[in-house]
Amino acid sequence: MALLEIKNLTLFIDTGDETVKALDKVNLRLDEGEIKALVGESGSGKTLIVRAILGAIPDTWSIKADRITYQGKSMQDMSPEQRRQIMRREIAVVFQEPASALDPSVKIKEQIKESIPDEFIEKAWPWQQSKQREALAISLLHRVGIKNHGRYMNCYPHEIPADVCQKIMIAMALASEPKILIADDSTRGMESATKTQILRLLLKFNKTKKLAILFVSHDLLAITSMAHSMTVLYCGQTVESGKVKSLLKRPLHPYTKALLDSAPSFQVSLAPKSKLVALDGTIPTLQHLPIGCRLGPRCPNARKECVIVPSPRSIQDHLYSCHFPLHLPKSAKRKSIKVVSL
Ligand SMILES: Nc1ncnc2c1ncn2[C@@H]1O[C@H](COP(=O)(O)OP(=O)(O)OP(=O)(O)O)[C@@H](O)[C@H]1O
Repeated sequence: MALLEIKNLTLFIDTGDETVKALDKVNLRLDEGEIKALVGESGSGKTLIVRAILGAIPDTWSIKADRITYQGKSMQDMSPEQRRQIMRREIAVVFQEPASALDPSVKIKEQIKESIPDEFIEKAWPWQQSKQREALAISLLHRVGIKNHGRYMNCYPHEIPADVCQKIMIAMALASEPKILIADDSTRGMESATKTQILRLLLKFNKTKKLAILFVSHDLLAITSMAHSMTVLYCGQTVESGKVKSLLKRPLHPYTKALLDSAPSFQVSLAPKSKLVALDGTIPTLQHLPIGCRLGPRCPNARKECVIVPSPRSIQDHLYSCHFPLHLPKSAKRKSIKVVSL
């Protein structure tokens, strides 16, 4: 059973003038202890998926999905209180901007203490409980590699460097010992040494605590170094999903190939100063979406069939949504390919 599963998630946004389909039948699966990368260029809908999981949907948005489940239980059928409980204890999120996610008017010490669930505190007098919380807060900071806790505990968020704030956010996210950590572009804009440190930290928790991680990013290099599997999103549609190794070796969707070709680190035979390959055009706005496969107007392989949205297909556990996939093994071409229902 998947730990988290999304099947055919469609999200509509009412912009005032019209209703746009920002996510179109998106599929995502996260297994226990798995690190999954959710990649796609800016505006592809990664954060919208995270918001749909969290249930943080404004009134002007609406969602339709065959399934959004956590440990097999439908999150859509849960009461707001049940969903809040899961988000408080089982699924933690670290956002892009740590400084804005922390409360600017409250000292770090108080914010970390607050993030510790009451169940972790033994029954005692309030002052004793406060001491217990403080000890746990310090041990959380140590676990994320902040050894000199005394330097930061009494600070406000704006007095602390961004990378330390990010580690504090991770410490707070881990306080409830969640099963899933969603890192929404949490290393964006960081210099590479800091980024490596944060990624190592997450990897450590994945290995030692079997923490499943949904790592949202457009930094392919960082993500592929640590993720087991990857889901690629283009303009609100999932285009390909599978083990990182097989996607890197044999991308089936033209968009995944273009994404990899546009990153110098994946171009082994790239001559110095040679141009990187990129798709023509830019990602369309939600107000001007093409019908069918949304990559159509930019896709080098597009044909008339692409005006129909391709169904997800699979070769073993490698899923793709494309009428004219690349690199299909001969055996798969000969046999009819099994259309999976995710
Ligand atoms: N509150 C909103 N109202 C209207 N449109 C929105 C809103 N939030 C997001 N969108 C639109 O939904 C689309 C997907 O946005 P989203 O933030 O999920 O992209 P993303 O892949 O996370 O991008 P980035 O990597 O830059 O964070 C974009 O076209 C964006 O303009």
